[in-house]
Amino acid sequence: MTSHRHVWVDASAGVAGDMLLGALLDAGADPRAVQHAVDTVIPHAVRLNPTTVTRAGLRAVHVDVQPLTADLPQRTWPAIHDLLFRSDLPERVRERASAVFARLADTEAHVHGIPADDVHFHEVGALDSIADIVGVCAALEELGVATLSAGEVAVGSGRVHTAHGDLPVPVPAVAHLAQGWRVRAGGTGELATPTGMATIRALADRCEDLPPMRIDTIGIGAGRRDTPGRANVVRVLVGAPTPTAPSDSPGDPAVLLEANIDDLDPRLWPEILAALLRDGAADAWLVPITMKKGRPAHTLSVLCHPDHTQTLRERIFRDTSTLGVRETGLRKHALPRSFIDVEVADGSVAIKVGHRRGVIVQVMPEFDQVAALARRLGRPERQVLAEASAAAAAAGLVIGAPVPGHASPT
Ligand SMILES: O=C([S-])c1cc(C(=O)S)c[n+]([C@@H]2O[C@H](COP(=O)(O)O)[C@@H](O)[C@H]2O)c1
Ligand code: NI
Repeated sequence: MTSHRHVWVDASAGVAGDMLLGALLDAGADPRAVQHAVDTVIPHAVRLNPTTVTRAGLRAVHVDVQPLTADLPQRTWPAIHDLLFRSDLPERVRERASAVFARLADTEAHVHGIPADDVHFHEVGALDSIADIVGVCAALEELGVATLSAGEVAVGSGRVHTAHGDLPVPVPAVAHLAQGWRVRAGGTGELATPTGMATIRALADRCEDLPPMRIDTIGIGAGRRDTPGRANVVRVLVGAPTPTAPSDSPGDPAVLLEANIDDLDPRLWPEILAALLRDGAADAWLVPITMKKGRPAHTLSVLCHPDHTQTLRERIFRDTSTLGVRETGLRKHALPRSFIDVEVADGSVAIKVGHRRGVIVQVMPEFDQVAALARRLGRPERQVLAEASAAAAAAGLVIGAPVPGHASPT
């Protein structure tokens, strides 16, 4: 299936992992495919049971996550990362699920004052949270969703009982995740959970009211509670973005962290770069330099969203030998992009299509998928890459062509 759709999430009555999963199944994601993706990460551990329910008189889908095992281990963030990366999930599902967990780990680390690698997921790391997060990411893939945005989030008010004891609402994790997003109380009780809020913050590009779009399908997901007079549901509107008139966007805020380092064992660099990316860096790289006193050294550069600055700064101080980190505030202009699958020699490869004002300006096969397919077929990567590029061109994915699936701005 082509994958160029946009989802707008209406969290104006709150958001939780199971609500989002219910909404995406209601919007048409195949429950068997979603169950299969979850089984890929935690085999024979849970069964997803979607049922139709009513909430304050509105029909919605609730997903009950039924444990099939009594083994409910607490897992650290690196352990969950390993589970995800050892599994056979499609690349984008793995990346998205990992981004949500990274966001949760970053938040828990901040709230509890510990390093992200030491975060133990208990309430938010039990099997049902892995099922919710992997399930949501698999359902997005099933629906061919390339981009997400979400509106103002109702977080709730009052107090709630948790594994940390009695907490104010929004709970600390949700309050931390909500920085930079539009929120309001919207009612009593815990309306937004850490998993729901982290999913929005990790996967949605921006906070916006309903954008101009052609709506293909709508899904409504329910939590457990049924509050009279206020439907405890999240809605997803799935469709195609409508190009708007060109504007001079100011770009998105970003931070560049840098350090010049001349005394680190070079064998440590690959894992440091990988850990920085796991912790939420948009990119992390090394440039060879010659420092004062003629010493060969490296500049470590880490580009990130401002929300991740603190975690990444901590990581740099902890894992490298630097005595200082420079920080520069930037603005980043990223082209909107879609992923469109093309058939190539006994497999398929996602083509990343960068576009501007509804017109394709960049077409590139996802190289990890090319490499995986080449390995599976025992063929040279350059042949599979050439075939993927040819298949993309044959599918009309060429520079200057309109982006498939974009509604015209009439
Ligand atoms: O598991 C942890 S560490 C946890 C942290 C916090 C903080 O705000 S800190 C809150 N909670 C509560 O757990 C339940 C389940 O949350 P999900 O995101 O898994 O649905 C919820 O009441 C949270 O407020 C857990
Ligand atoms: Ni916590």
